[in-house]
Amino acid sequence: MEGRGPQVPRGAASAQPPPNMTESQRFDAIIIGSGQAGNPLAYALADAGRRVALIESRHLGGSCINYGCSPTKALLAAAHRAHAIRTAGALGLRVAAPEVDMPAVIGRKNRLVELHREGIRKNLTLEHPGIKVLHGHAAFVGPRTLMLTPNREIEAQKLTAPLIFINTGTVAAWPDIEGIREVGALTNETLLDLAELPEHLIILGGSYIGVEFGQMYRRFGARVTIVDTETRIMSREDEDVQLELQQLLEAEGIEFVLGARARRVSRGADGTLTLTADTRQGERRLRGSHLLVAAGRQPNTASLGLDLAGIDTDEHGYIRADDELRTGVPGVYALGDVKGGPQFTHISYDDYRIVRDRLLHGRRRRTAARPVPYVVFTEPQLGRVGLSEKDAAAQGVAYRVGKLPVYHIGRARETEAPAGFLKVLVGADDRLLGAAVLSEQGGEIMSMLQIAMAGRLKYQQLQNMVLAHPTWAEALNNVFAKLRAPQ
Ligand SMILES: Cc1cc2nc3c(=O)[nH]c(=O)nc-3n(C[C@H](O)[C@H](O)[C@H](O)COP(=O)(O)OP(=O)(O)OC[C@H]3O[C@@H](n4cnc5c(N)ncnc54)[C@H](O)[C@@H]3O)c2cc1C
Ligand SMILES: NC(=O)c1ccc[n+]([C@@H]2O[C@H](COP(=O)([O-])OP(=O)(O)OC[C@H]3O[C@@H](n4cnc5c(N)ncnc54)[C@H](O)[C@@H]3O)[C@@H](O)[C@H]2O)c1
Repeated sequence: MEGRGPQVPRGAASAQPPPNMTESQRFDAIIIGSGQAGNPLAYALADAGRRVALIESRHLGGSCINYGCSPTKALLAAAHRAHAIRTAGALGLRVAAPEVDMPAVIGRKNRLVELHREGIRKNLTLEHPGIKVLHGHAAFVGPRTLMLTPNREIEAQKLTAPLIFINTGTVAAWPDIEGIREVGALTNETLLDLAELPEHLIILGGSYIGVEFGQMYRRFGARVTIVDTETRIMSREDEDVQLELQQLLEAEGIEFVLGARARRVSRGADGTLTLTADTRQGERRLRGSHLLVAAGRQPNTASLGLDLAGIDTDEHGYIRADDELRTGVPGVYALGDVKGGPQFTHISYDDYRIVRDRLLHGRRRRTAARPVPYVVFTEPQLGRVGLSEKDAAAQGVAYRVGKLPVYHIGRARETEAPAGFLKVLVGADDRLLGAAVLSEQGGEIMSMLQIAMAGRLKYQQLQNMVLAHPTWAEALNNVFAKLRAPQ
């Protein structure tokens, strides 16, 4: 694989520009998509003296900033605070029930998104004169040539570069359900701008997006029903994690209709939506006011002209790239969600690091060797890293498992946050294989375990480490006392 992509020196352009192209349309590198890999890569290449074009068809910052991580976590913060106020009685406080002002909640979220977008705009344009930001849709017309159709009424133009980086991300996938396109169903993008509180939100899909939005809207005061074709939510997780999270959400009043195949959606004259689904108990008709489609993603590759460049995709349209992110076409790389695999901001960002190190620092690293931590930002959070029990069994890895209910942690009792459990998997060499932390601060606790894994600590070192009292971290002393063979 060595040398599949050119490592182009500063200012050099190996591809011959097509006839009739001016010098200004040639760049050292072109990045398609202002996502979590595209922006930092543009900064790094420009800092190294390269002439870079960054093409974005919508908002700078991509999904995470505009329709994903940041806006959802901003709204979740409001929802979780509303819940904390509602449940403050448990700590001996008498407070009035919170009134959720949806336009104000959405307005705060919008201001945060604007702030992020503006920061990226300034960084790309003012602070990096070597980057030319072009607003429009890019599509390949040859292996290293793109046609840019600008958003404004100016002529399309051809751009060429010896290095092209595809960071075009994904959008919500629409399941094949009769009527779904006609009833005004919402996606993560449109729900984020809804300035009214749904009376009853039906959510198709009980995974990351479904559970985060589900708990958010329940805590804002909507009735919420989550429908999934699988018989358990969060299908990648171990069964104990799935069931505990489902029970916690049910305790807040969220209804689940699982193992359900939705067939049809319609909207009545009074505006009520009806979702008809086949379940094990027979046909169910769910009536609601709003429908959110959170049933997976599809890559933004259909209109990229990949066939004209000879770039391969899999059967779902994701770009095939090797574990150094090279497509089959020399000089063309695919980064972030568009290449398939785990879809997280930190993974896309690490894709940037892999490409940067290879092209600018001559250092090679592969996607296969990296950890894939993630956090589901429900309350309690689910922090995950390394192997689950399911993974260990599938890979034939021997392990012991330790499980500690959160209510055993002093901090949890003091702060009235006793829900969930910590689960750790330990290998034959006494080192951590993975962890699932369903707990208040679950993401932070998981990250401590991830650092211990990276440092190759043995579990006894964590079990006997002096940790400050009373912190959530003290759970790391106690969970390993529970180690046993898996059942
Ligand atoms: C609701 C939601 C919540 C999420 N929450 C989290 C979270 O908490 N933590 C986490 O780690 N991940 C989260 N994710 C996932 C995360 O947003 C993505 O993994 C991350 O944004 C990586 O995206 P990317 O770099 O692949 O590209 P993106 O950020 O998707 O950017 C791609 C860009 O390319 C542009 N583009 C596409 N086609 C073209 C074209 N032909 N020409 C020009 N431009 C084009 C698009 O307009 C877009 O701006 C969430 C996702 C969603 C939907
Ligand atoms: N906190 C986070 O890190 C975070 C938050 C949100 C999203 N994300 C990322 O976004 C990506 C997309 O998330 P997602 O939850 O949309 O997708 P997903 O692929 O994780 O889950 C889709 C769910 O929809 C269900 N489904 C599919 N078709 C259905 C149908 N017709 N009817 C009912 N259910 C159906 C599936 O069984 C599955 O449970 C994830 O891969 C994740 O990495 C991350």
